[in-house]
Amino acid sequence: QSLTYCIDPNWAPYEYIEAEQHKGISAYYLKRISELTNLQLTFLKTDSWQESLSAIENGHCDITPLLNYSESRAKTISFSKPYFYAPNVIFAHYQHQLVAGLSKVSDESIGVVKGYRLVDYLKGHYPEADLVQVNSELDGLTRVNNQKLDLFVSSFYAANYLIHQHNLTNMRIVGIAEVKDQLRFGVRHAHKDLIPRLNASIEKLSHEDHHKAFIMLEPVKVITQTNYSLAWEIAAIGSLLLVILASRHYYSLKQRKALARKNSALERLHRALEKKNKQLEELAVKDHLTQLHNRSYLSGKVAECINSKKRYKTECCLLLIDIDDFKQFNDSYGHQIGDDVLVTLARTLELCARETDFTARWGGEEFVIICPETNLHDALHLANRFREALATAEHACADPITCSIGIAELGYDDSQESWFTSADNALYRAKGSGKDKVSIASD
Ligand SMILES: Nc1nc2c(ncn2[C@@H]2O[C@H](COP(=O)(O)OP(=O)(O)OP(=O)(O)O)[C@@H](O)[C@H]2O)c(=O)[nH]1
Repeated sequence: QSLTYCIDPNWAPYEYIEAEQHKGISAYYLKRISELTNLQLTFLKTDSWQESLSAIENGHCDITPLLNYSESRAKTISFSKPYFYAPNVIFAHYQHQLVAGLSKVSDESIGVVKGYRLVDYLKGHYPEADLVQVNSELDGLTRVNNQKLDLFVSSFYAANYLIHQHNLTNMRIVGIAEVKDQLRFGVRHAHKDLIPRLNASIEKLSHEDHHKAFIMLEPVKVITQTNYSLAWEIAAIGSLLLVILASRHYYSLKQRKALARKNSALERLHRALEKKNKQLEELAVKDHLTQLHNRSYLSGKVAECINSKKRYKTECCLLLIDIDDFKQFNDSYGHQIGDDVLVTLARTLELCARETDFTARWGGEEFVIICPETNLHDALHLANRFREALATAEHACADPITCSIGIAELGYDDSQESWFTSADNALYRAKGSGKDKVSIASD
C-alpha cells in the first residue's frame, strides 16, 4: 500500500527538512515502522505544520508520524498509541524568576506555536491568559531571548536543540508545564484501518530503537576546547611585524646617522667652496705679484667715477705712473729684483694713497691711482709726495727707483678711454722731458 506522509518542517530535532530530505527522529521512527508494517510511504513536502495539517484535512497527506492528540485534531485524524514522550517547559529571560507552573502565570504574555496542540490546551485551561501565537519554536524562543515575549511554552528537547544551535544565551528554563508531549502517528480518517497495524509495530519497537532515536535529540556539540592555533598565528604575525618594525626603525636610525654625517661633510665642503670662491673672486681682481687690484677691478671703479661725475659733477683725478728705465733693473739685476722693485712701488703706492683712493697695477711697470673728490692741485701734491717716498724707499738694489707720472682730471664728457689717453699723453710728456717728472694733462 502506497501512502503519502507529511511532517512539521520546523520542529528540529524531532522532524525537519534538510537538503529536501526528511530528517530528525520521526524520520528514524518512520523508517522502522514502514519496515515493520511493510508500508510504502512517500514524503509530501510542506512549508509549515499548518500546511501539513491542512494537507491531511483535504486528503493530500495520509499520515503524519509525530504529533500529540487533541480533540480538534481528532475530528480529521485517527491516532496510534504514543511511542515517544517528552516534557514541555516554560522559557523566560534569564533574569526572570522561576514559575511554579502555567497556573501561576497571571499578567505575562505566553507564547505557543500556531497550530500546536498547546494552543488548544491553553485556551481551554487558561482562557484569561495573554496568549501569543508564534510561527515556530525558533520564533518564540528568539522573541523571549530579545525580551519581546515574557514566556514561551515549548517541547524541552526541541527548545534545547534550538537554543544551542542559535546561541540564544539571554534565556533559561523557568518552569515545567504540566502538559507533556505524547507523540504518536496520526492517520487521515480514510485510512484509520492502519491504526492497528501501526500500534502492533509500535509494540515491536525495541528499547534500543528508542535509545537510538533519543540520541538524535542531542543538540550540536559546542566545542569548549580553546583553539590556540589562531592565537599562535596572531602571536607569530605580531612578532614578525615587531621584528619588521624594529629592523625598519634600526635601519632608519642608521640611515639618519649616515645622512647627518653626509650633511655635515657637505656643509664643510660648502664652507670650503665658499672660501675658495672668495679667493677666486679676489684672484680675479688682484695682481698676483703686488697684491694690488688689477686692471679689470679698476675698470669698474673708473665707471663709478664717470657716473658720479655725470651726476654730481664731482672732481676726480687719475695718476698714471710708470717706473723709469725699469728694463735696466731686469737686465742688470735679474727678473727677481725687477719683481722686488715692482712690489716696493706697490707698497709705497699704498702708503701714499688715501683710503678713498683706488690703486692698481695697470700692467707691466705701469700703475694707477684714481683719486675721487680730488682736484688737480691735490693730485699733483700726491704725485710729488709719492715720487719722494719712492726715491727713499728701501729696496733690494742700490739704484734709486724713480717714476714718471701723468695726471688727468676727469672731464664731464670723458669716457674711460679718453680719460686714460689724456693721462697717458701727460705721462709721455713727463718721460719726454727727462723722466722723474709729473705732467698734468691740461698743461
Ligand atoms: N721683473 C719684471 N719685469 C717686468 C714685469 N712686467 C714688465 N716687465 C719689464 O718691464 C720692462 C719695461 O721696459 P720698457 O717698456 O722698455 O720701459 P722702461 O725700461 O721702464 O723705460 P721707460 O719707460 O722709457 O722708462 C720690460 O723689460 C718688461 O719685461 C714684471 O712683472 N716683472
